[in-house]
Amino acid sequence: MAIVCTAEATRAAEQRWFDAHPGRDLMDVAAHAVARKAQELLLGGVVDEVVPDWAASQCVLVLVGGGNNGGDGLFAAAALAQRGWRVELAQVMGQPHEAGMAAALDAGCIRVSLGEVTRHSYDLAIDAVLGIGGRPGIPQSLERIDTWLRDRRIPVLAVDLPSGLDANSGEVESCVHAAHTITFSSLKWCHIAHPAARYCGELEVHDIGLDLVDDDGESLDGVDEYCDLTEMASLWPVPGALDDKYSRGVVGIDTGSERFPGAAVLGVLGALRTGPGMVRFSGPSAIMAFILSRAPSVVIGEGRVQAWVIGSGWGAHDGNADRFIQRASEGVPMVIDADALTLLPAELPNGCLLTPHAGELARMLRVERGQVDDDPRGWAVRAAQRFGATVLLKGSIQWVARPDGVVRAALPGPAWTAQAGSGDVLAGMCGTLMAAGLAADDAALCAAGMQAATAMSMPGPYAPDQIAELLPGTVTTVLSR
Ligand SMILES: NC(=O)C1=CN([C@@H]2O[C@H](COP(=O)(O)OP(=O)(O)OC[C@H]3O[C@@H](n4cnc5c(N)ncnc54)[C@H](O)[C@@H]3O)[C@@H](O)[C@H]2O)[C@@H](O)CC1
Repeated sequence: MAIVCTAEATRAAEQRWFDAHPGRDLMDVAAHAVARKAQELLLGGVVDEVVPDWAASQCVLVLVGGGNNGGDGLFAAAALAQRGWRVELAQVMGQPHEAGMAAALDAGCIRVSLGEVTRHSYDLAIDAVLGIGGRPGIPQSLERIDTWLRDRRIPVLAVDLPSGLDANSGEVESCVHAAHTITFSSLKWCHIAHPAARYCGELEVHDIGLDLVDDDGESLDGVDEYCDLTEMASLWPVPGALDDKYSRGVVGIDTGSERFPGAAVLGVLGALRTGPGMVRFSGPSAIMAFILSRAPSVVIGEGRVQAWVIGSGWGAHDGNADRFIQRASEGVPMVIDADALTLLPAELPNGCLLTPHAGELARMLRVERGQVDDDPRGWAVRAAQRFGATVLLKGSIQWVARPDGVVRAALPGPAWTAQAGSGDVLAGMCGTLMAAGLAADDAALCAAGMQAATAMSMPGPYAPDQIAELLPGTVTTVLSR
């Protein structure tokens, strides 16, 4: 279980800590973690209490901002100078944290102007300009230094997050390019959501002792769980020595129409590349030959399945409601996508998964699309409770909400997957995982996360069927981590 937090939740947790520990401070703990990480990077991975003499020949640049992030940087600078490193401080914006600057100067750090920075040479730069209090974007002066550091391949260690990122989203205006980021207590959205995540480099979370729960043990608002690669690997169904195609799971696909045969192909490809025992296609007979030409291992026609995928590419047809009811009557879990989402019968089989995007969810709930866009997590939870099924709300952050109120996020991916057909592939993937026995929420988290991880590994204009072709490679990589 991985945790991701908003800036507001972090501040609330910090306030709770201060209330419980009057007169004590957290900056010292954070700064020492930064200094220790810097030392590890400077000494090539070794963290030893005895710093070698040659460390004195290394120079660290600390870029300082006017808030507490700058304070972290200044106290870290002091700790590094005390241990023998030459440390230069460049104030990028605001007034320096007073006690932090005094400690750094006392320890022998040297102040340099922004103009001087590019005339010197450094082994490591620490970005302590903006943290969770930063508004998106950095001034041109910092952009210039960032470019200079990259040109000279001087690694940057960001404190909490690379300056310029918005802690709560994946959005990027301009920001520092970090090779490493050390953050405190838990990851923030910018560390995992794209494109911001690409600027964070290697991530380390340092526990500074904050509690992310309230007095009743409930998570603070803005603290969420997301399914990371480790959890995906532990959930992903791997066939055992005695498995056969039926025990691995047969996924039934009843999608597509003469008008939209491609949706059926994409669902079939998503299902096949996720590792089912068998994919059975029971959609319109007019498109069966087309399906077979793209996926010869698919079994055509009716028969037993452990999960159905329905709705993608159905289009508007009078027979859709009957088609839905026929599949629902079989009593196996269903992935209900696209055109089937507005035809939900009063009762669904246990363990179903609804896979709307924001527009579809708004139509299902008869609310404005903007309301869903403003609070996707909240509306996913409401929809799951209202329809009595798990909801995977597609979008930049993909929320998976269960009818019992539990909600988690899937590993986010780049926006390259925001294209027609991605949802069809995703529905097929979910179907295979549910046919293999995963609960609807775990299936949704694994499928959405694996599709995201695949797009992340090859960011570019890959069509949904190409992403589907790349899935097995991603699964192999994730499982062998
Ligand atoms: N909240 C916590 O739990 C802890 C926070 N700590 C540190 O404190 C940081 C947060 O400190 P602050 O709240 O002081 O926030 P920051 O240090 O991130 O920045 C706030 C200051 O920068 C200015 N500013 C923000 N965006 C700007 C922009 N784009 N251009 C110019 N000026 C801008 C603000 O007006 C404000 O003066 C964390 O990121 C972390 O490094 C740690 O010391 C330990 C614990």
